[in-house]
Amino acid sequence: MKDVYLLSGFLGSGKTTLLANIIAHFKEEGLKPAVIMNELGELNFDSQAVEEGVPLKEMLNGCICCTGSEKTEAQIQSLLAEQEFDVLIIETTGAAHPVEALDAVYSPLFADQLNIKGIITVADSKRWLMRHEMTPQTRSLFLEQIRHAHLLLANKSDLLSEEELAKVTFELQAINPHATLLQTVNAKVPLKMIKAMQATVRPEKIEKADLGGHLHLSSRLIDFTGQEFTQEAVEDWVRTLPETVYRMKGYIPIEGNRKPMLFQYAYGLIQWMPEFVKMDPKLVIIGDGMNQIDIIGQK
Ligand SMILES: Nc1nc2c(ncn2[C@@H]2O[C@H](COP(=O)(O)OP(=O)(O)OP(=O)(O)O)[C@@H](O)[C@H]2O)c(=O)[nH]1
Repeated sequence: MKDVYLLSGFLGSGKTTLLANIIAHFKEEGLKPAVIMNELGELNFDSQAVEEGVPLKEMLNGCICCTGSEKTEAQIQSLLAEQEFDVLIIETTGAAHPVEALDAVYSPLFADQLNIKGIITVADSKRWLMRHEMTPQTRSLFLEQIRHAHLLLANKSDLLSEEELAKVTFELQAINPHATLLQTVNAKVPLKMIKAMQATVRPEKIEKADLGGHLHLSSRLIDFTGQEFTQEAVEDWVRTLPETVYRMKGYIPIEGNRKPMLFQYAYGLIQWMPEFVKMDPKLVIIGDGMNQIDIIGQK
């Protein structure tokens, strides 16, 4: 299993600085990182932050959540096929919505090979204090990036007074009480904290999870091997799910079909497509509190 980290945060908040730090940390540990970078422009200036010898895929002129997850899937697949690496770090553009970015990396195609550790959001503390000057759309994206972080950095803390810093910390933690929050300068984070992240709920973890806790953006991988359903039964099950299930995608074995069908769910809408290749019957579910939902065909 290769660990995957997503870096989120506004333009200029310190994501690239964080990326360079994380790469250095992993290398010190003898681990080989690979990087996927998203840039909105034609040219990626930030790629200079990635040292030579680190496998790098750049997604120019596109953003992980807008160009569609197929592109990201293709990049991850080619990295897996062509490169040796232990950890994958994905830097999203400042304009990426964290849930959509996460969605792009969760693919049933390589769910067995990747362990999604979660989202690190770098928040510019100074800009947080000035958020009232932002447009409502920008401010709402800023909030979403904070809300869905697993590890949250109140960066550029050197630019604030003690009092301002206390205010920022209090406000950020109130928006996302689940994330580990850290005040940082130049996005310096101990590797221990990065490694402690865990966004993917694995079956062995589910049994141990205490009910009521862990209400946080996570994913769950379901294996339907040896099972079969009708489309109606699956849709009935979907209707029982809480609104905190944001996204599902994968391949579900359907009675009368020789190959599992492609199943997509987003914001209340279900889509089925016949699949002509025999895919593994696996489904990825993304949402809050994923260890607490009932799965069709499972007790
Ligand atoms: N004062 C101060 N400056 C910082 C800190 N962290 C990063 N910076 C500076 O802020 C600027 C932006 O940092 P980057 O790491 O490039 O930010 P980014 O989020 O990757 O920016 P984009 O590539 O535009 O998305 C750089 O000039 C950094 O040196 C910090 O903690 N304090």
